[in-house]
Amino acid sequence: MTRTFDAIIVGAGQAGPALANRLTGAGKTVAIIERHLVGGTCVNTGCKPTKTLVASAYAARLAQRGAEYGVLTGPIAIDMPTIAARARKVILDSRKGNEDWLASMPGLTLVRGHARFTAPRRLEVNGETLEAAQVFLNVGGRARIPDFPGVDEVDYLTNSTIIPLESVPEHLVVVGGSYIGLEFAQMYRRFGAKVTVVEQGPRLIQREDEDVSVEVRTFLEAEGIVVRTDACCIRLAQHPGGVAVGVDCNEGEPEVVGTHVLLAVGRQPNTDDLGLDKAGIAVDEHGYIVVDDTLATTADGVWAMGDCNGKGAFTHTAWNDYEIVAANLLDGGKRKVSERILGYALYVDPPLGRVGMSETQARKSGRPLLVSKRPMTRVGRAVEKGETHGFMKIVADAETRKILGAAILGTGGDEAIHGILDMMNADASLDTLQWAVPIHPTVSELIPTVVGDLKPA
Ligand SMILES: Cc1cc2nc3c(=O)[nH]c(=O)nc-3n(C[C@H](O)[C@H](O)[C@H](O)COP(=O)(O)OP(=O)(O)OC[C@H]3O[C@@H](n4cnc5c(N)ncnc54)[C@H](O)[C@@H]3O)c2cc1C
Ligand SMILES: NC(=O)c1ccc[n+]([C@@H]2O[C@H](COP(=O)([O-])OP(=O)(O)OC[C@H]3O[C@@H](n4cnc5c(N)ncnc54)[C@H](O)[C@@H]3O)[C@@H](O)[C@H]2O)c1
Repeated sequence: MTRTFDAIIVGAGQAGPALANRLTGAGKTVAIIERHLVGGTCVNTGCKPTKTLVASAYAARLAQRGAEYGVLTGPIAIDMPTIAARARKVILDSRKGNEDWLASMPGLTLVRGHARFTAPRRLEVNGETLEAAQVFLNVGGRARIPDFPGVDEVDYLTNSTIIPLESVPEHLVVVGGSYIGLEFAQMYRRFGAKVTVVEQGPRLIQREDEDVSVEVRTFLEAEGIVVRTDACCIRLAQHPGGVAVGVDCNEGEPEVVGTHVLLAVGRQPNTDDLGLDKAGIAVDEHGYIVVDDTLATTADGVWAMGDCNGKGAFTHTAWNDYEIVAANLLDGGKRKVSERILGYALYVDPPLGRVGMSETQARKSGRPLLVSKRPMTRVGRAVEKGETHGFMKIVADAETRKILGAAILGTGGDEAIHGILDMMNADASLDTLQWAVPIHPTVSELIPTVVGDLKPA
């Protein structure tokens, strides 16, 4: 049997449901196909549960530091089942919200199952054929599991399996020193685990400037996290004490034994079992769906949104992909993904808020630069809160007097960065800030000061 719709969406993650809402609102019949959990990665195994756990870890840290603030508590204990239950509630509430939203859309059919193309714009799900004039792929990604020697012989955790843990590992070894690895490393250290981060590169979060990597490493080590960089030939083996992780670093012990190992070495797009070859849809060498500036794939009438197109790896970039597709197809827009100014945050504590180019990227561009940096020890709000790790840094083009990028690594950095993100989106020059009156005491109030301190560099 074949069912025909105006549009088919594969994946009910971040972009799919929002696009379904717009398409059904325009009177179209739409099938949305989901093989696992509505809400996808962010809701079920990504942003939402991790930031809920990060909040518990922050509470633990504040409690541990209570005496510094003159707040005397009794012995601090971690109630992991309650922590896990908090995250579970956030997941379930959010998933239900998404399911209810889908159920409220007239003309929408939610099909549960794994979709695979059998021909252009024709997909098979559970033995049934669905076809449509327009197909939108929002299939996301999953944890990449490299073929480390021994990986099949040991139990390892990924972002999906670590979230429901109801006990604190004695010693968590985190392989991968970037977003996922560092957020879990710090949170579990705060829950009381011994934590070792093993990173193959010479420094943590290598996409960032070196001063950012160094500062993050400094405050993580200050909390007792052991960081092993330059790890090569990673191998895993069963050990009476848990799992032995061979690191072969240039210095230090050649092996780390942990009770648990988390693999956080990147993501892989869910495009390997989608029958893309049957539909003329090209992928790149990493499996990401090739798209143009409007997110159209190489096949007529097929678009790809979110993590699977390799243009972004965040919830807000997936959402923005939906906005671009909807604006162009339904509102007569001419929006392009290349116009997006990328911002993001890393939720270690204190967080890193980022927008635009790093200083390293700006230097590579060869333009004349202005750079300004201010330590958080000279930001009143940070001093008052007793959270003075980090710095604010702005990089601007000396000729156009426009901001090229910024990093706010410090308390409230994930929020304060939006002042700069908005300036960049407004295409405002440095001088625009001159007469703004920021609120005292905030981290953001120092942005005009940092701009005022910009010097040729
Ligand atoms: C631990 C972790 C923390 C994160 N934290 C943040 C954060 O703080 N901020 C942030 O911006 N981003 C964060 N991210 C990234 C964010 O979760 C993703 O960028 C976002 O979820 C991508 O959305 P998406 O719609 O592209 O894909 P997904 O949310 O992955 O959704 C894809 C959906 O498609 C379904 N699917 C796949 N293949 C098929 C098929 N063949 N048939 C049917 N259905 C299919 C899947 O089951 C899934 O539900 C985090 C990610 C992780 C792993
Ligand atoms: N705060 C956020 O917005 C947030 C949080 C978590 C995840 N995410 C998203 O999830 C994606 C995946 O995050 P991630 O941290 O898994 O991937 P990543 O690609 O950011 O980092 C992977 C890290 O693992 C290291 N690595 C790779 N192979 C290794 C090996 N063999 N041995 C040791 N180290 C190795 C890399 O050098 C790198 O530092 C990110 O791109 C991000 O967009 C976002």
